[in-house]
Amino acid sequence: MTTAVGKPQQGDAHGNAAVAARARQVVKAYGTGETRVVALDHVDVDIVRGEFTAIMGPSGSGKSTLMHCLAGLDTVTSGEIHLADTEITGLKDKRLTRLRRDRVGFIFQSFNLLPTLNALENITLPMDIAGRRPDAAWLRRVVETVGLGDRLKHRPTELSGGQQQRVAVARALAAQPEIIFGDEPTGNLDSRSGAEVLDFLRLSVDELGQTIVMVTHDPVAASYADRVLYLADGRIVDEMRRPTAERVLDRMKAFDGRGRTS
Ligand SMILES: Nc1ncnc2c1ncn2[C@@H]1O[C@H](COP(=O)(O)OP(=O)(O)OP(=O)(O)O)[C@@H](O)[C@H]1O
Repeated sequence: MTTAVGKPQQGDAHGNAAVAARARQVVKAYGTGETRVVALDHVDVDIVRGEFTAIMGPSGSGKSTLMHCLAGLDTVTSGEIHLADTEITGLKDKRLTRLRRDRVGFIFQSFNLLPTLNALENITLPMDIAGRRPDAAWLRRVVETVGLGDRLKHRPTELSGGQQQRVAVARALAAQPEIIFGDEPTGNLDSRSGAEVLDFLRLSVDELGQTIVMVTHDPVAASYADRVLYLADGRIVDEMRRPTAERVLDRMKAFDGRGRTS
């Protein structure tokens, strides 16, 4: 398949991997005094451009909080978050909203498609609202990659859960965001539909050069990633490259309930 759409640059002239998002000494605390909860405890992380990163860890370890802070959906208590070269910590609401709209894509557990629009209309909706014209070659490529063929004219209720979530991923991809965040994107799907979506996410990284960060509890879902980050008690305690479901499961078993090695 030929296309005019190239992969984004993987690094600079010195071979350093380009960083899509960066957290430095990020602390996120909720509440005060005795009810204070430290959800993120001095987290440092680089999300590499063109990679698929999974975030894992026990319930309450800070996965969603980290994702929300990296995506500019939540403020930090201290520390810095950068999206490429832009420091987003400290941006005023209006600029942050615009930055999220123009540079970040989201995929949620519940697909959030509009029932009255067909699949293709759902894919282009955010760009229509933003008054942006989708790059035609890119949109064609995304639509080819989503692999829904003649179902693009179907409404969400006429699609399976896996197909609906693929539409939601295509919608996130259409605007060519620098980074896509997914919060348990396969959490509501059976294993076959989940595999469809994960295959598509993997393909969008390999073929379209997309950067993806996904929170998941599922070792099989994590095995589609290039890199798995493990959180425990608000800290990154481990990471794994080229994961397999078996290795991820073994690593999870080696941790006790709070994520520490037993
Ligand atoms: N709005 C909030 N107010 C108070 N505490 C919060 C708030 N949001 C999260 N927390 C706390 O911060 C910690 C981290 O929560 P977070 O949702 O990030 O964990 P998680 O790893 O995503 O959990 P899960 O896997 O259960 O979704 C938890 O102790 C949680 O109770």
